[in-house]
Parts: sequence; C-alpha cells; structure tokens
Amino acid sequence: MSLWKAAETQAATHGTLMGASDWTAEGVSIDSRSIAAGDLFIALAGPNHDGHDHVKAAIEAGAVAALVHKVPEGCDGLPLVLVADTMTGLQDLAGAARARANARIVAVTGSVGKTGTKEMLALALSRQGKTHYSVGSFNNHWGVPLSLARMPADCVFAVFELGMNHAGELIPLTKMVRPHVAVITTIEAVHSAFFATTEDIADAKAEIFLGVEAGGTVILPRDNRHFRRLAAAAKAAGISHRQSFGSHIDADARMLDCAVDPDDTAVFALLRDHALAFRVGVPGLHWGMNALAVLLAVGALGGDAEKASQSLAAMRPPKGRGERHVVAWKGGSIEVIDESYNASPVSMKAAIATLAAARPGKGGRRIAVLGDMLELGDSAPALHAHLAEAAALWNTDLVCTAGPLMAHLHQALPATRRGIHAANSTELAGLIKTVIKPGDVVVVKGSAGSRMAQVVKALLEG
Ligand SMILES: CC(=O)N[C@H]1[C@@H](OP(=O)(O)OP(=O)(O)OC[C@H]2O[C@@H](n3ccc(=O)[nH]c3=O)[C@H](O)[C@@H]2O)O[C@H](CO)[C@@H](O)[C@@H]1O[C@H](C)C(=O)N[C@@H](C)C(=O)N[C@H](CCC(=O)N[C@@H](CCC[C@@H](N)C(=O)O)C(=O)O)C(=O)O
Ligand SMILES: Nc1ncnc2c1ncn2[C@@H]1O[C@H](COP(=O)(O)OP(=O)(O)OP(=O)(O)O)[C@@H](O)[C@H]1O
Ligand SMILES: C[C@@H](N)C(=O)N[C@H](C)C(=O)O
Repeated sequence: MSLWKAAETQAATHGTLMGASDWTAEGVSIDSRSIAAGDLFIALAGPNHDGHDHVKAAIEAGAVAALVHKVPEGCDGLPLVLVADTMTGLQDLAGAARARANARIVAVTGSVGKTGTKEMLALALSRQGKTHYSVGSFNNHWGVPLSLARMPADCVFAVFELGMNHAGELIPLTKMVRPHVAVITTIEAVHSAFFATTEDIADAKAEIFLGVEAGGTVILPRDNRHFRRLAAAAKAAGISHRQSFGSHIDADARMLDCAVDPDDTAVFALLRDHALAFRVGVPGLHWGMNALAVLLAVGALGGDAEKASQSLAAMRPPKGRGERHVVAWKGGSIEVIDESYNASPVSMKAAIATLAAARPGKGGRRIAVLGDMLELGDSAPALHAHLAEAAALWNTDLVCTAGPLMAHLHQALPATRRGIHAANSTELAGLIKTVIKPGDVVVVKGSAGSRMAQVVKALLEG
C-alpha cells in the first residue's frame, strides 16, 4: 500500500530530496527499534535520544527513507528528505494526510477511558468500512501527528485519541485532526496536580471542540457533574449537534441496566427510542458506559449504531487495562487481572467494583494489589486513603499495597482487609507470592510510574 511517495513527502514538508527519490513509503515511524519494512523514518529529538543518531539503523532495518533536519554522519547517499525541523515536518505530513482524506473522523478525549473507547470505536467501525486508528495510547504532541501521518488516503473512518495533562495542550491536536465527531468520555480528578479544580479539567478537555469541523457533533457524558459546562462550551464553539450518554433520563444513549459478569458486560440501553441489548467483551460498568459513547459516535459518523453494538462482544482489554490471565499456582490456579498501565481514583474504584464480579475458585479470595496513583497533587494522601471505602463497599477480601502514597490506604483499611504493605513495587513483587493462595482472583493496579507491572510479572511466573 502506498502511503507517501517521495514527491508527496517533499511537497507536504517543503523539504529537499537527497539520494534516491523513487521510493514509496508504506508506513511512518519515529522509532528505529520498531521499524517495519517500507516505513519512512522521522528523526525526532527527544529528552533521551536524537533520532538522527539512528537514521542508519532505521534504513538498515528496512526504512525506505528518513526525514531529517541535518545529514547525520555516515548517511551521505542514503535516501533522505531534508527539512528545517523534523517535528514541524511530522506535523506538515500530518496536515497533508488530513487534507487529502475523505474519511469521517472521530477524536476521543476524557480523563479516563480514551484508549478503551478508541479501541471499541476501531473495532466497531472496522466492520463497516476501512478504518484507520491510533495505536496504543498515542495521544500527545508526538503521538497524534504520527497517527495522522499514518492515515491512508482511502480510509472510510478514522479514530484518534487526544490526551493532555495541562491546559492548552488539546488545541493544536484537535486543530490538526479536525474531527467530525468529538467524544469526551468523562471528567475526573486525573492529572489533578496540574489543575486547581475539576472545572479547569473540564475546560481543558472542552478545548477539543475548537477543532471540530463545521456541522460536526460532540458526544458528552450526561451523568458527569460538568455536563452542563461541557455542553455550554460546545455551544460557544458553535457546535449545534450535541449528544449525550449515561443513565440520565435525557441521555440520547441511555443505560437502562448493566450486568457485570466475570467475563463481560451485558448492557440494556435506549438509543433515543430504540431499545438495544448487547454485550461488551470486557467486564465493567465503565466499559458499558463508554460503549454507549461509541454507539452515538458511530451513528454520528454515518455508521450503523445497532450493528456496532453487536460488534462489541469481541472487544478485548488493551494491554495493562484489565487483561486476564489464569496461572497455575501451588497445585491449583489463580486469576490475575493486569490493570498496571495506569491509575487514578476513578479508575481504581472502577477496578475494585469490577473485581466484585469476579468468581474466585473454591476457598479463593478477591484481592486488590495496589500501587501509588501519581500526578494527584496535595490531595494525594486523602485520595489514597479514600479507597478503603471502595474496598468495603465492594467487599474486597484483602488489599495489599506498595509505595509511600498507598501507605495512607494501608493505614485506613480495617485489620480484616489490610494485607501486606511494601515500600515499592519491586519489594512487593518479591513478597506477593507468600500471600496468594490457589483460587484467588488478584487485580494489580497502579500508575505506570509505580511499576506495578513488576508485580504482575512475579505472579505470572507462578
Ligand atoms: C518521542 C517518542 O516517541 N519517544 C519514545 C521513546 O523514547 P526514548 O526514551 O527512546 O527517547 P526520546 O524520546 O528522547 O527519543 C527521541 C527519538 O529517538 C527515537 N529513537 C530512540 C532510540 C533509538 O534507538 N532509536 C530511535 O529511533 C525515539 O523513538 C524518538 O523518536 O521510546 C520510549 C520507549 O518506547 C517511549 O516511551 C517514548 O514515548 C514518548 C514518551 C511519547 O510520548 N510517545 C508518543 C508517541 C505517545 O503518544 N506516547 C503514548 C503516551 C502519551 C501520554 O503519556 N499521554 C498523556 C497525556 C499527554 C500529555 C503531554 N503533556 C505530554 O506529556 O506529552 C496521557 O495522560 O495519556 C504511549 O506511549 O502510549
Ligand atoms: N468511564 C470510566 N470510569 C472509570 N474508569 C474507567 C472509565 N473508562 C476507563 N476506565 C479505566 O481507566 C483506566 C485507563 O483506561 P484507558 O487506558 O482507556 O484510559 P485513558 O484515558 O486512555 O488513559 P491514558 O490517559 O493513560 O492513556 C483503566 O483501568 C480503565 O478500566
Ligand atoms: C502516563 C499517562 N498516560 C498516565 O496515565 N499517567 C497516570 C498518572 C498514570 O500513569 O497512572
């Protein structure tokens, strides 16, 4: 598949072609360590490396050419596109991809649920037309232009995830993507160290409206306490098509009932006046709610929402966001639920609530193994301690903890639920095997920086 011919790349980036100029790139990459044959490699400067030092390696690994702002040593004669600045070059390529596209485009933001919702949209839309979507959580000033630059000219739908942790960051991203539909999953105290109030978080998420195409649609969380603020911001941005999802009686996609099972989630909903029953292949009320946003977005893009609802049974959790593993354990087995990708108060509570639906084996327990939640500012100790209430509400049998912030939860737990506490995840990874018994279901969660993936690894080793 031809994505960027040399001449198209030159025109998009106003660059100078050097070396061979008859190449056609089938993909775009910014990382020599994961080059696919046929990629165009873009050499970016980051905090740890300068991609220019890896141009030769990228071409040896199969890149057809590299976009550079200087010719690295030993790269004379290689196929290059020389530009003034490679970051601007990537953005220019993204802009050219957007300009030539006929796709109907949806962009997803929100305090949590962006990646899961993006993946559900990708799954549902792929069954209705050629769909391009961002990989992983590529949602920032590098990830969004890279994902756009990778968009094939002939796709019917495209799905992008937009992230921020400071005010102002979404504006350039949404103006680059120019979505026809913008989804806000929810507004919560995530990255709250960088905001004075959740109103400020809502305002920063509402920046996504500023790039929505004329005649576009916004999909908003009806049950969220900032719903009216978001709706007013959308109106102020000139967007007249505003739809909502939630349990609220006025929601366009209204949750009537949701049954969380060990393996998946059954949703009964009203899509305006049309009743729908469908399953999402991941357990959790939050997955059911996010699915309603997906159905509205599919409809607003011109797709078939009912067909989309039936696609979602095939959904599987993205890496570190609820992946389930059955592990042989001391003559029996345990179930490990890997939620180690990230954590915030709202997603911790959702994980604890979902654990209640798990089915331990004979004599087994429901155990939460939790690492510090980061980027929460001064309220972090209290927000950690408050999780004791969620554990009580959802009858978690035992809570093991790691990290200085989780020490506050450890103290707040009643003795009956209080498991071991370790200074950090490395220490907990060494201790956890002494606690877990056959039949247990164990959810492991913490912020990426808390490295609870080490605990998951220890458990998977059996
Ligand atoms: C630029 C880049 O992608 N870096 C990734 C790279 O980092 P590395 O440590 O290697 O060094 P550099 O960044 O300095 O490298 C510069 C370039 O050199 C390339 N390179 C390096 C070595 C080599 O041998 N060959 C090379 O070609 C390199 O690829 C660079 O192009 O690798 C790391 C390990 O895989 C990556 O973690 C690192 O990724 C960075 C962090 C990144 O942001 N990547 C984006 C593509 C992205 O979208 N990543 C998302 C996570 C985004 C995120 O956290 N979003 C926040 C909200 C955003 C807020 C905003 N303010 C912000 O901080 O950006 C959220 O809450 O969701 C993902 O990985 O899923
Ligand atoms: N609506 C929701 N309410 C509560 N928790 C949620 C909700 N949606 C997703 N989650 C949980 O939040 C965590 C992160 O999910 P996901 O990766 O989809 O969010 P994200 O916004 O993309 O995160 P990031 O900004 O780190 O990329 C997971 O544990 C997921 O189960
Ligand atoms: C890294 C970013 N995607 C994120 O989600 N950060 C929070 C604080 C986390 O890692 O849990």
